Amino acid sequence: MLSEHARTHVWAYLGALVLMALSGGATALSVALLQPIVNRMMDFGGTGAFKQLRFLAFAVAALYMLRGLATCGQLIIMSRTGNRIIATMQARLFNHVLGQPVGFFSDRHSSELMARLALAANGVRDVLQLLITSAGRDVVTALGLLAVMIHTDALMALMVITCMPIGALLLGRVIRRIRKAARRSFDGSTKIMQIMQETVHGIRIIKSFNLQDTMRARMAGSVREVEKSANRMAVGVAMSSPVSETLGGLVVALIILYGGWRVSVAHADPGSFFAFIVALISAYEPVKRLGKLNLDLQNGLVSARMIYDLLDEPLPVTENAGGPKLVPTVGRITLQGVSFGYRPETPVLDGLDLVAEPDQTTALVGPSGGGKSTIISLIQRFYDPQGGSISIDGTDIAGVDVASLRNVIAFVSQDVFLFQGTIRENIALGRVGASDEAIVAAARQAHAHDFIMALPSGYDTAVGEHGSKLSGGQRQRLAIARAFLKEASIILLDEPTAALDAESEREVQKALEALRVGRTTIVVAHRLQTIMDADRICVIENGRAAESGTHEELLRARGSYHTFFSTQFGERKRRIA
Ligand SMILES: Nc1ncnc2c1ncn2[C@@H]1O[C@H](COP(=O)(O)OP(=O)(O)OP(=O)(O)O)[C@@H](O)[C@H]1O
Repeated sequence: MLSEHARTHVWAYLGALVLMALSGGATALSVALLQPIVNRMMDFGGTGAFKQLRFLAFAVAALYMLRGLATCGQLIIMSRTGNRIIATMQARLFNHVLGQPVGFFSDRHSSELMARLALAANGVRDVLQLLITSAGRDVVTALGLLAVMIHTDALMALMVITCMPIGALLLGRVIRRIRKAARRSFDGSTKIMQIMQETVHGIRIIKSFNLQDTMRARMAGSVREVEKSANRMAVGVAMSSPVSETLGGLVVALIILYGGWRVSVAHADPGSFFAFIVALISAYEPVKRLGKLNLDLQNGLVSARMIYDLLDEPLPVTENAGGPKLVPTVGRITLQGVSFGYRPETPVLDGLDLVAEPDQTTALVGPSGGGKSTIISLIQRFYDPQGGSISIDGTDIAGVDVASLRNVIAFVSQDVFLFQGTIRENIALGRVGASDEAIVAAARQAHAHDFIMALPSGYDTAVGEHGSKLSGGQRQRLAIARAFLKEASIILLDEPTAALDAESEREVQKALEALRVGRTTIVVAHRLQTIMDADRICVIENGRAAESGTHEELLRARGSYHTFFSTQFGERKRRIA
């Protein structure tokens, strides 16, 4: 962290350090001036002494002004640099997360990533700020004041110095306690975000299953955990006060006894004693802060560690960015002996062979959990197969630039994802820089134009979070319009299982029929109509393509498809027959 940020902002930090040193030096000097000031006063030297005093008084005023200006400059530099660091860290973390493979996201809750992005970046700033401020302001001030003490009375200064390690030792124990509490507090905050997020997204389920009390109890538990951790941290920080105050008081008392004796009995000059005691009292705050530095650092360090944990996770090297580009000719997809499992001990696909011909629709059917959606993910290289190969027009997709592969594929997922924004913006995501005419044409092809025009603001209607203001069928058609706009030669379609009403389904089917023309389409099919419309059907069972052929061929064969079809659509099939 230091090497990265301190190096980038070296000039800003150096500037801040110089200003801090100036302010620390001004403090020490103004205290040192007390010695001649008090001695001039005690001299009773008439106008000559008063003239000197006047000069000294203005010198003190000038030093205070200098300290004020230096502090102002230093605060501005430190805040700006701190804000820069937060912005850089957030952008860097986001980039890193974006570059992670799809599996990374399955293993994490989104709120955990959000907490890291929102809270943890501050930790990096705080740690650096604390280190620099302590090194600059407090160390310089304390050293300057110590120099004043040594200059005025070396023996008394030695007495003060010997007390410091005792304080540091006593504070050490508190630190461990604070570190643990900071970690718990961070985890608790993440949990609070998670519960809030799930409540917003799952509000219908929560209400319909009367889960309000369950959610309330969950939130209360997490809120309580954060409160407890915050209290533990507060107690830790507070416990440092009696330790340092008592020790500080003892030192001041010792100095008063010894210094008082020196002035009153041994006739030492009172100015030195006065300057010493003010230097000691002024040094108290910076030294106390330095003693607590490790303690204050803990909270920031826990957060900073959260960011670096994530940033240190290596990015996959499988994206082949800058590698050879995929240039499909006809768009034939071939899967040869593909084996894959999300976890090595549970294989999902086991030597699967499959060919999706260009200008045809290949429907994947089979039992739930059989691996149909997994095939769609593998073709887009969301994951890499552990065995076998996937090629498009004879080119193995493992060797090509992933972006070029995804450029030729339009994916319409089972749960259509719409981004915050308008309908126009959502369709436009299909092709960056698409013209308005192209967007409207895509919407027409997707049978979405009419319903869009019937909305109050047409293409400028906001879709709501995740498209919550639109119906399922409308969302589907927007996703299809997006796919049209992409002009990809391969369509991968994960059909939603939830039945749309007959009217919506007809509209979606019409849109899909249009989309499929002249393209290679692989569809995870759940609807009877989609299956019957397909040119080829592939039954995915036990990690393999158990059977493939046309609907009639497969029914005649009376194999797995026949069984699957009879159990899934038996009732309707009889009706159709
Ligand atoms: N991200 C994941 N991590 C671990 N296992 C997963 C993951 N996604 C899917 N699986 C598992 O892989 C298997 C195949 O899942 P897949 O979604 O491909 O099935 P499917 O045939 O599409 O099912 P359905 O018809 O119900 O949509 C399932 O057993 C599932 O539990």
